[in-house]
Amino acid sequence: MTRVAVLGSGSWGTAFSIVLADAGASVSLWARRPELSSAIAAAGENSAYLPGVPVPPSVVPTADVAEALDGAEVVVLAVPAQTLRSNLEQFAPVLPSSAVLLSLAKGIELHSCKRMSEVVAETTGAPPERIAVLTGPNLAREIASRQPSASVVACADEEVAERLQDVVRTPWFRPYTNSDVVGCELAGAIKNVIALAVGMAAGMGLGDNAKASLVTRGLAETARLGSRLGANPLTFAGLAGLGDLVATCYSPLSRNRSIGERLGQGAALAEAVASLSQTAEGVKSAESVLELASLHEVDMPIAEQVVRVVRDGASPREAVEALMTRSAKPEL
Ligand SMILES: NC(=O)c1ccc[n+]([C@@H]2O[C@H](COP(=O)([O-])OP(=O)(O)OC[C@H]3O[C@@H](n4cnc5c(N)ncnc54)[C@H](O)[C@@H]3O)[C@@H](O)[C@H]2O)c1
Ligand SMILES: O=P(O)(O)OC[C@H](O)CO
Repeated sequence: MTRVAVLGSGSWGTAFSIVLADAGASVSLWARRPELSSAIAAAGENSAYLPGVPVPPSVVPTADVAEALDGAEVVVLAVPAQTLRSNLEQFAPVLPSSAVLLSLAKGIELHSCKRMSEVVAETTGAPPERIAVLTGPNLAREIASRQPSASVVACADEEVAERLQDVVRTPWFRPYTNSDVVGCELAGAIKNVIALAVGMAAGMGLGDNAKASLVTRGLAETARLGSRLGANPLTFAGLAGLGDLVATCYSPLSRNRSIGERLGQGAALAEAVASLSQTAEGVKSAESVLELASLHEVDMPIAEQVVRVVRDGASPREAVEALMTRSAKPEL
């Protein structure tokens, strides 16, 4: 039985601990706040993030990170992208030296513009064969309800990816392997930015043509940056790319899409973010994505307009106008 520590007891950390338990792993689930781990232990559910979803008794909640990590062969990182670095710096003294570190976060670090696997490598010194990423169309609430879903486990070392595939596979959660860590991480982070744009379009009452145009051109700009950074272009047509983009842009369960929708209806950013009280990575990653694109001289007009709205206070209507009046271009 594989011993797995899940660090982060939000929606995805909790839902993923259910996947792991169903797959037969022994799971400890760490929460930063002791009151949250006590509440999960007492109620047998995480009512703050996934009310009504039983957490199996084989998942052991704890607020003691050393206890969570004791003997862990796989460490799942389910904290927000912008706190991962400080979390890992805090965990470092008790991280098992041979454990595989599996990142679930879909974001790009602000200012450094680093992907999560780069943050993991920098803070822990782990080599690429000990760092992996799980991504794909995986809305936590659906996964926690054991609705069928496919996913991707990416690692530079294919044998490690295959081992993780076995550790997380259930009859309702189907992971594929991929060795393109760069492409998988970029796809996961950028789809949140595009979902903000699609949400804005929905909130403004724009039609399906507008939304489909944003999804398609959003994928084009994601692939353009990915190719420049050495990703496999085919990754963007797969689960990490198109799959997650569609799930996030069209699901009312997506936090990024929901925030975009509120912005499109005229809410201020602070109001839209406060109404959610959960992580919506695209709000901060939009800026990092745009900075990364600009460092590599890649044109990302949708990300640029999302930044104009969430950082600079432009209205969604001004953003649409700016996109529609750009100079004419070939599609490919
Ligand atoms: N929820 C989903 O459907 C889903 C699916 C796939 C990937 N993800 C990704 O997983 C990551 C985690 O998201 P989530 O959905 O679980 O978010 P969430 O908002 O539901 O939970 C985040 C958790 O992190 C904790 N947290 C906040 N600040 C922290 C800090 N400084 N140190 C440690 N913990 C802190 C919160 O208390 C909470 O328990 C994100 O990158 C997200 O994009 C989410
Ligand atoms: O709720 P969101 O917008 O963070 O999206 C959740 C997942 O990433 C969907 O795969």
